[in-house]
Amino acid sequence: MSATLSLTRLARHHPGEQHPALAGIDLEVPAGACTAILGPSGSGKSTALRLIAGLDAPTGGSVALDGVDVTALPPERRGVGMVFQRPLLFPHLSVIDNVGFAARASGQSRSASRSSARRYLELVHLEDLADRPVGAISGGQAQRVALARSLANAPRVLLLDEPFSALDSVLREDMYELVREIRKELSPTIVLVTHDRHEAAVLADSVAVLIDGVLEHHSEVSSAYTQPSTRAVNRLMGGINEIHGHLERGVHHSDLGALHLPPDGPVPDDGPAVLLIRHEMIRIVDGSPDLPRGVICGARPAGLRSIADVRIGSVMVHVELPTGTTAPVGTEVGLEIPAAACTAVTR
Ligand SMILES: Nc1ncnc2c1ncn2[C@@H]1O[C@H](COP(=O)(O)OP(=O)(O)OP(=O)(O)O)[C@@H](O)[C@H]1O
Repeated sequence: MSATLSLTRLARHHPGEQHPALAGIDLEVPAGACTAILGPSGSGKSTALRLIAGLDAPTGGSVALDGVDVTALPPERRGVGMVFQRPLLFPHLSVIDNVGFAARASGQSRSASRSSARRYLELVHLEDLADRPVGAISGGQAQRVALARSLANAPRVLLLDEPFSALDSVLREDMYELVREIRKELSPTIVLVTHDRHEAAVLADSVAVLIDGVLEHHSEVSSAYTQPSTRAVNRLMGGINEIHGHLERGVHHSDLGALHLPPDGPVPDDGPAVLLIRHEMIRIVDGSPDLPRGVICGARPAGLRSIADVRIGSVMVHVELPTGTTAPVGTEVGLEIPAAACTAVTR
């Protein structure tokens, strides 16, 4: 049974350190939902997971499951499971006995623990390897065993600490599919720590961004792309357009002209503000004198597509071009910039 996870002003300040590893964060993950914690190295992601799991004690704040404070409970009494970057399996046990380990340790017979473990091995599509020693399986399979072992404890919250980062990209996509199946089948509440916005986008319902121990952003995935709270969040979400200017009553003024912010989005106070524009949502067009006009001064490949650099006055706008289109340097073009591609931030 999954639980709603609530972190309230959760903090960890290591003795002797100038800055806290986690500076008092508030975060709620509804029962059955998946939140990805994204952030640069050292931003406090693993610290947050360790505090939720009870592997480390906070210096402030609390962790609650379904409204019940579990901050003082030891890890084994929280109903929280954790999967790490490395599978950390018991090397002397077979695949199925790794998965059934907790049941066996709690006093179940070998056959009872194996029969419940088999269900979880089926869930991760490893039933055929049940009797193999774990030394004779691949890294991807070992990570599936670690996932099955964690699920076999019926966690109310499942914590995934960069569990796929050591796998190659094909295996990683397989694991994403597996996590989607597990969510459909068991609906655990999941907190996934990752460096990878693609991973966050394909697996999670919401994205929480930690920068230097501070939760700078939490929203559903699509708004993390289009309405990041700060420039640092924008960059982590792959945003490449930052236009300095001035905000006046929801309209941003710069060499790009006057651009309206979306009426349903956040609007900072009037004053200096940086306009963030998603490059994938800008269209290069020929006509319309009303649109901002500029000159293409460079282009670079980005997979199937390419990114064109368009200079308008003192401003450079980066635009993702549709597959198969080119942007000859020196061409004068207009830019169609939908309000939904824009947000303004003050830091
Ligand atoms: N035991 C400790 N004593 C002192 N400082 C610590 C300790 N553990 C972590 N830190 C510091 O806390 C900060 C956050 O570390 P944490 O491991 O949570 O970051 P992270 O975002 O998970 O990083 P990465 O992505 O590299 O794993 C870092 O500055 C780290 O050096």
